Amino acid sequence: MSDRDEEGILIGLVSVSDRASSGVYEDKGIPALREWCTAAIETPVRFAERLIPDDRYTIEKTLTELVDDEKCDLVLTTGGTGPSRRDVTPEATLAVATRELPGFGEQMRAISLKFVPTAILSRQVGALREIPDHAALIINLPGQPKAIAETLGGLRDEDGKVIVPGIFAAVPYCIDLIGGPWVDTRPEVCKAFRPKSALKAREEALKAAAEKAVPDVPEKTEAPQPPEKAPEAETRQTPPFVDPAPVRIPGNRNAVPEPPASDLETIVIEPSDTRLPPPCTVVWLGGMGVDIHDFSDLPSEIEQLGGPAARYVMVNAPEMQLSMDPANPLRAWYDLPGRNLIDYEDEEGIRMSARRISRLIDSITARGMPRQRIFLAGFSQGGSMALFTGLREELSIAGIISLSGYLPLAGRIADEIRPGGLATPVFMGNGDFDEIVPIPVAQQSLQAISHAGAAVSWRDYPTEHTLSGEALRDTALFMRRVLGGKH
Ligand SMILES: Nc1ncnc2c1ncn2[C@@H]1O[C@H](COP(=O)(O)OP(=O)(O)OP(=O)(O)O)[C@@H](O)[C@H]1O
Ligand SMILES: Nc1nc2c(c(=O)[nH]1)N[C@H]1C(S)=C(S)[C@@H](COP(=O)(O)O)O[C@H]1N2
Repeated sequence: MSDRDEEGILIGLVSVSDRASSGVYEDKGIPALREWCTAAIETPVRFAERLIPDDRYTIEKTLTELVDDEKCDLVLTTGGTGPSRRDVTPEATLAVATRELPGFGEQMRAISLKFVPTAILSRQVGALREIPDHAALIINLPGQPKAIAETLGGLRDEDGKVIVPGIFAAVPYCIDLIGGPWVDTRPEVCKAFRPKSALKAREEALKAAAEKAVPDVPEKTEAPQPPEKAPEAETRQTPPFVDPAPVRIPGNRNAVPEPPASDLETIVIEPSDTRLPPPCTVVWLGGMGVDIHDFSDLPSEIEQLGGPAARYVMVNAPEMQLSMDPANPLRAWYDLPGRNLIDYEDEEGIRMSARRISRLIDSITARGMPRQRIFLAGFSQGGSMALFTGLREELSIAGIISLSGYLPLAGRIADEIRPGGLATPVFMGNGDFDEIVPIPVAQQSLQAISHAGAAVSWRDYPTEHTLSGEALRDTALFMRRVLGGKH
């Protein structure tokens, strides 16, 4: 038995209810979750509990904290899965998830339909959140306190025979597979199912551990012992995010000059392990007035936060004269001639920069990286150019990422979006207190992009105009999600 097995499973219990969290009524969600789990789980179990309102940002933050900081193995939410406007638990769950497990939602609706016809109104999901050193299963349950036992435990007839198995029957094996502790259940409450091979491997692991713990009484004269056997592989499988190669070469992050490929100034930062070709390339566009050399730590930060081991082509904006201070040329993708970002826009400058960036993507493709594995990303004006350029590409790329950016010439996108833009997933992350790209401007961009038909996901953070750790973490997860969790 490993230390993790001895500590037992850590379960996050989250009750999402406007009224219970504001004291209008007493919360029955967490007590019902705790009671059911305590009755059902035989192995050690610990809980981390949160009562929060139906607010998407709070739900996402709570889920990431429970998984990333508290290291919960399983998070059960209750409430906020229905069709009311305030019901956003599934959206928040998917926003922080790396992969969905659709079977959980399907089975819960099937079970609930045996109890109430309104079961189909619940949009509940099951999903994994995987970070480099940990993973958790997150499951949404409906808000009705009685629905908790119904969906987790299923339906039995009068003799106690299971008619429809509850979803918890599949949870212990799922926890095994994502690297969590071994969980045994009490069959009278919920009979967990594991394939025979998993049970056998567990039995052998326990036997080996017991033999190691109680060694045979040593003989006085002993033949030389064979070298001690490495502990049996436990039934718990590989941890999440297996890197393409088993050993990493640290510190191999020297910026090397990009061979001339376009007229833009670039530096290339290779992933820390250079033995395998990188699975994708991120074209990272610098912002206004910054030198991309100052951001050379960014790729490793994103990789450490769970991003793929990508090659980064960091691109400096060209130097230009700006209306605001013509005497001092500055790095910028376009001029800002108006009183604010959008009342008067430098259309010519924006379009010229987009052409240069598009040519750079072509040159990367020409050197062997498929477009489906190229991300176009950037911060501030760089993010804005990523949106403007990526949405106008004829052929799709892996994804577009704009942090603290907005869409220039937003009114034109519906007419100018190209098939590639329509097929490319977009992520926008903006600060609520950003004074340079105010949140209403970013939200108008979001609306314009989504009305134009592109698939855009959005997050806002309680920050100013800055590259926050949370935004980088979401960037890492977006890339993983888009690549399909393969890297
Ligand atoms: N945490 C809770 N504690 C007690 N009862 C709850 C809780 N959550 C929901 N309920 C009950 O289940 C019903 C349906 O749940 P639902 O999640 O749709 O709540 P709601 O109408 O969105 O309101 P709220 O989010 O304020 O709980 C509620 O009207 C309430 O009677
Ligand atoms: N087992 C079970 N599932 C259920 C219910 C229930 O009472 N029991 N209520 C349904 C109803 S009425 C709604 S609106 C949805 C969404 O509930 P939520 O918004 O409280 O999450 O869950 C459905 N699923």
